[in-house]
Amino acid sequence: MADQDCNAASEEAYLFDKIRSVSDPVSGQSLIESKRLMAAELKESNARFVIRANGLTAEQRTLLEKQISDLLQAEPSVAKTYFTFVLSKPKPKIIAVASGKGGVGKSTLSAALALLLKQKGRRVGLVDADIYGPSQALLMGAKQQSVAAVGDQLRPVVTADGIAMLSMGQIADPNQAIAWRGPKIAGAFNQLMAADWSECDVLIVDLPPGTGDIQLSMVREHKPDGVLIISTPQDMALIDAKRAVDLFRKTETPIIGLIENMAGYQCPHCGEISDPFGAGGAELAAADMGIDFWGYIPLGLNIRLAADSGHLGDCLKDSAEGAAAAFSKIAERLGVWVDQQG
Ligand SMILES: Nc1ncnc2c1ncn2[C@@H]1O[C@H](COP(=O)(O)OP(=O)(O)OP(=O)(O)O)[C@@H](O)[C@H]1O
Repeated sequence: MADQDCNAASEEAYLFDKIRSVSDPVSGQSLIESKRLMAAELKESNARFVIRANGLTAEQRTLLEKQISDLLQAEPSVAKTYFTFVLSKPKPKIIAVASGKGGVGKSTLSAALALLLKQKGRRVGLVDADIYGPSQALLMGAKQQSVAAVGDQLRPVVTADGIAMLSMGQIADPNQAIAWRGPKIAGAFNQLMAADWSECDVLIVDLPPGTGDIQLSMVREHKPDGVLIISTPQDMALIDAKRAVDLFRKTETPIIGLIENMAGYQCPHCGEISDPFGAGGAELAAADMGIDFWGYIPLGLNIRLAADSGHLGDCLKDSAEGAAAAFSKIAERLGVWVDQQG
């Protein structure tokens, strides 16, 4: 740290210490614990405080100014005290969608949840964190929408369904392989996450399969509020799903639940239901691991066709039965879960 930075840090620590006894009028915690006090500096005997104004009434602001000024009055190094109140941008609830294995329906589930939550009136963002194999631009019918930036910060694209989204599929040339090593991949992911998502209440993050660099960046740097795990019922997929659960448990990331996809297929000719990937495996695995089971999604030809043509939203509106109804039930439950997080 340069000398100048050292001085600024110690001045800030000095000021923080002097006003330690002042409580946040909203939470009752100290201003530092509640992160109400954002910054402080002492220059030429002028103390300046930057305070987060969210949730404060005009009277509470005045009271805070008075409490802090009174405490600093006796300090010989402080002649005047100044305050700046700023409104910090709200942060959406971050829901990661993960699986161990690829091809089990993680991107379809992420897109369906984004669309259904939006249809229920929420402000939804969607990050396609599958940097090597992005599919959300296709799923959301947003392949032609290019991404703009303000300075270094990317601006989410708003799809025809009203979802704010970012995907490498809108940034990289679709005919060129993305052959990056771990740190560069994590950097690209972090840039997607660092876009301005403050207009969203919920941010769905479609993770790539596995337990690699992006999953680690996700849990360490972006701390999702919860993760939904999806698997097909067969052992091969469930073994990898258990690895994903283990990673999220070790990093203390809340696991919302496990979903079984591609559970049962109804023959369009004779109506007979068959189970090409087995049935019930994910429910048993969820019970075994002590996590909530969030339901079955059957195979639906309409889902596959709508997803491939970027019309998943329309297909989900007709949600009386089959896969669309199953997605709808999960989205409903997720809405309740989000509200319970406060
Ligand atoms: N319930 C379902 N019914 C019919 N088709 C489905 C269903 N779920 C997913 N699919 C189809 O299965 C294929 C794989 O799904 P998807 O791309 O969502 O998987 P993924 O886990 O995200 O794969 P990857 O990790 O490789 O990106 C897609 O063609 C999708 O349309």
